[in-house]
Amino acid sequence: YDEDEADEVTISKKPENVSPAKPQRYLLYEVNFGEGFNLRRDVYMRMASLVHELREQGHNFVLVLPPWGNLYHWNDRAKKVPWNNLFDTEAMNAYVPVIEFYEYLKVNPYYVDEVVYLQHYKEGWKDGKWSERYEKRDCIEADKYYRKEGKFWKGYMYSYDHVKIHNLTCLSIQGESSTLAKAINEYYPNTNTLFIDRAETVIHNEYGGVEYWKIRRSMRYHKQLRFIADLFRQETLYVNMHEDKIVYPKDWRDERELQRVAVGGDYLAVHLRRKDFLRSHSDHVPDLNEAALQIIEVAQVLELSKVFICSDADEYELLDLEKQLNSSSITAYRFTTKKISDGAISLVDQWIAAKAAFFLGTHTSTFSYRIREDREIMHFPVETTFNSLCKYAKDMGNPKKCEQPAKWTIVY
Ligand SMILES: C[C@@H]1O[C@H](OP(=O)(O)OP(=O)(O)OC[C@H]2O[C@@H](n3cnc4c(=O)[nH]c(N)nc43)[C@H](O)[C@@H]2O)[C@@H](O)[C@H](O)[C@@H]1O
Repeated sequence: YDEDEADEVTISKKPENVSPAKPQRYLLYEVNFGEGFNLRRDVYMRMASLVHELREQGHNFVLVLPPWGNLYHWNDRAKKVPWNNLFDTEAMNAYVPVIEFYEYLKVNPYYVDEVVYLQHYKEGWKDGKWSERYEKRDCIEADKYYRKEGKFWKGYMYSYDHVKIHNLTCLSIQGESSTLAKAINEYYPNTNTLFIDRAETVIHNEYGGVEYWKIRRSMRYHKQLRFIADLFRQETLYVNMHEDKIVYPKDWRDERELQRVAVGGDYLAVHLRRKDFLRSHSDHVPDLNEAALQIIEVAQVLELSKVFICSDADEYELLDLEKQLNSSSITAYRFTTKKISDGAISLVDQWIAAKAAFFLGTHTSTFSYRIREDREIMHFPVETTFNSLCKYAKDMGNPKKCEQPAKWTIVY
C-alpha cells in the first residue's frame, strides 16, 4: 500500500467542472386570511409545483409548510398547528422536500429575507384581455398587513411574533406557478428565504393534469386519522372492509391506473355545506327540506339504508335532517368527538365520505372537491362520485337549475 499513490488516485478522481453544492434556500408562503382549509390545500399544490420547478432549474429550494391556524371555520381556533398533525408529511416529502415552520425557525431563527406580496394589476387586464405577466409594482394593500419597525418589517407570520423581515416587495402577477418561477428567477435569483404572501393569486400550471394528481396523491392524510375513520366505518357503519374493493397502496408512488373497481361501504355519504356558504352560494345550496328530499330519493334508488352526513351545519339543523331521514327508514350517521381537533375531524369526515358507495356533495365546495379527488384516487366509478345536491329539488329534471360538478377524473 503506497500512501502517496492513494492520494494521487483520489485527486485524479475528483470530478472537474462541478460547481459546489448549491446553498439551501427556503420558500415559505401564506394564503389570504379568510380562506378555508380545503382551498388552502389547493394552494399548497400550486406552491409544491413551483418549488418542484425551481428545483429542476437548479435552485436548491425546500418548501416550508405554513402552520395551520386561526381559520375562521374552526371553532377551536387552533393556532400554529404543524402539518404533521394532519397529514402524512413523509408522503408529501416524496414529491418535493418539505419542512415545518418550527423546523425552519431552528435554521433561520425568526428571520425572513424577503416577503413577496402577490397582487393583481391595479389597472386590471391589458386591453381587456388576460395575458401572462408579472412586474414589481407599488404595493396596493400589502402595507395594511406589514409595517416597518426600525430596520425590519413585521407581519402576521402565522401568529409567531418576533419574526423579522428584511425586505418587502409587491409583485403584480397574472399567471400560474410557472409564471411565479420566472419572476423568482428574474427578481430574486439569490434570495435565501422567500416568503410568498397571497399565494392563491397564482393558479395551477395545469389543473387536473398529471402533475396536479401526483401532488394531490402525495397529500395523504395522517395515518392515525385514516385509522380513526376506518374504525368508525367498521364499528358504527358496520362496513366489511374486505368487500370494499378499495385499492390504496402503502406508498402513493405505487398507485397505478386501474379499472374502477372500488365498491365502498354500503352507505351513501353526503357533504352538506352550510354556514357562510348559504350566503356566498345561495343560488346553489338547498334548504334543509330540499336536501332531505334529495338524500332520501338517492338512498332509495340505490337501496341504501345508511347515510353518512358530514356538515358544518348547526346541531338543530342536523337533528331536523336526521328526523326527516328516519321517517323514511333511513338511518343517519355522523362522526363526532371531542378528542381531536376541528381540522382533524374534517379530514376524518372526508375519509369516511370518500369511502362510501356513493357520494353527494355541495356545489363548488372545495371540501366536496377533495372528497371526489380521494374517490378518484381509490378507483371509484365516475357516476358514484360527481354528484351534488341541488337548490331546486322539484326542478331536478331541469339541468340548468341543477348543475352537476365537472368530472375532473384522475390521470397518471
Ligand atoms: C365561502 C367560501 O367557502 C370555502 O369553503 P369550502 O370550499 O366549502 O371548503 P373549505 O375551504 O374547507 O372551508 C370550509 C370549512 O368549514 C368546515 N366544514 C365544512 N364542511 C364540513 C364538514 O362536512 N365537516 C367538517 N368537520 N367540517 C366542515 C371545515 O372547517 C372546512 O375546512 C372557503 O374555502 C372560502 O374561504 C370561503 O369561506
